[in-house]
Amino acid sequence: MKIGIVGAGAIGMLFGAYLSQAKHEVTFLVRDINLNNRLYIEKDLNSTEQIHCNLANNMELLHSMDLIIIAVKYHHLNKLKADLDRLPVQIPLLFIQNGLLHLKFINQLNQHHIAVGSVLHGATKVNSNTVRHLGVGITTIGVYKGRYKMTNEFIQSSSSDFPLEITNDIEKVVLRKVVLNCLINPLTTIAQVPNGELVNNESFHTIMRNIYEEIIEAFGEDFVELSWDAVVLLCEKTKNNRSSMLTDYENDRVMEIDTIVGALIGEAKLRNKRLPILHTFYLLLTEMNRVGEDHH
Ligand SMILES: NC(=O)C1=CN([C@@H]2O[C@H](COP(=O)(O)OP(=O)(O)OC[C@H]3O[C@@H](n4cnc5c(N)ncnc54)[C@H](OP(=O)(O)O)[C@@H]3O)[C@@H](O)[C@H]2O)C=CC1
Ligand SMILES: CC(C)(CO)C(=O)C(=O)O
Repeated sequence: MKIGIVGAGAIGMLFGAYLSQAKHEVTFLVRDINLNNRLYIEKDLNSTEQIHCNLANNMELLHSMDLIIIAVKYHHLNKLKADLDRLPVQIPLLFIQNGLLHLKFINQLNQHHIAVGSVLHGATKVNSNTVRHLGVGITTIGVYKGRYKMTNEFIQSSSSDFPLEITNDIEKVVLRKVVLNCLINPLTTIAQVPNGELVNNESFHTIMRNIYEEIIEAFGEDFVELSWDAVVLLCEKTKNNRSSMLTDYENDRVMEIDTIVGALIGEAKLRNKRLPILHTFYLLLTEMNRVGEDHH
């Protein structure tokens, strides 16, 4: 397949690397065309593999793609809107953001077929050419709009390091992931620790458990469908990763606070519930959210 990826960040490059290894032709839409089109993925300290890909700096060059994956942060989406509106409406799109607010953005698009993915990998971009894969996790994909089914050709790209699965209820999976991100991202950012510390350090473990309990109390166990064991497992599997929110904070970039933390607090409010600990974190993070170069 010819696959376009908008955004050569941590997750965009990770997807590009594995899809290219699965023999797809990958083209990244990037803002800086002077980037080198040799990209590297570090799977562990001893193995670095080169990704074969093309680079484009104009969405029109993606008009012949079989699928376009949107791998930018939530707050980058508005700037892409005009370009997305000009895309042929039959090209399927796959959005892989954390959080909830991108679903509202997707509802405004004219595209006939839109899928949404929830990503449990941990990945960090080390420099403009290199992504480090710091935790293997599953990517769950479901149709959000239209009838597009991910083709076998795409699903067959699944491998042990890049597992893919399909769901019939992507909204539930996205909600479960936003809860995971509310447990991991704010605390790792405020404490400035990698994900594994949330289970290794007793104080962080207790704080995370308290937030977990207030979320379960507000939404009910059945609605969230997330066991404590699954939370611990994600922290362990991505133990060396610095969460995407912490990475943004450390690089003076805008953090995805509203689409992750604000959105879950909003969902609780709709049920007349409060999330006091998470709300405190929300306020702290908002104060920390220094305006970075890409405050869109
Ligand atoms: N990192 C992780 O471990 C995980 C992240 N996620 C989610 O995946 C999504 C992507 O995160 P992540 O990869 O970490 O983010 P990054 O910040 O690493 O990457 C975002 C990329 O998008 C690029 N970009 C922004 N706007 C445009 C544009 N108009 N045209 C082309 N490129 C653009 C940026 O380019 P530039 O370099 O020019 O600024 C940047 O390289 C987020 O929603 C995140 O929450 C989900 C699971 C795990
Ligand atoms: C899966 C996890 C928690 C990996 O760090 C993530 O989604 C993120 O960092 O945003």
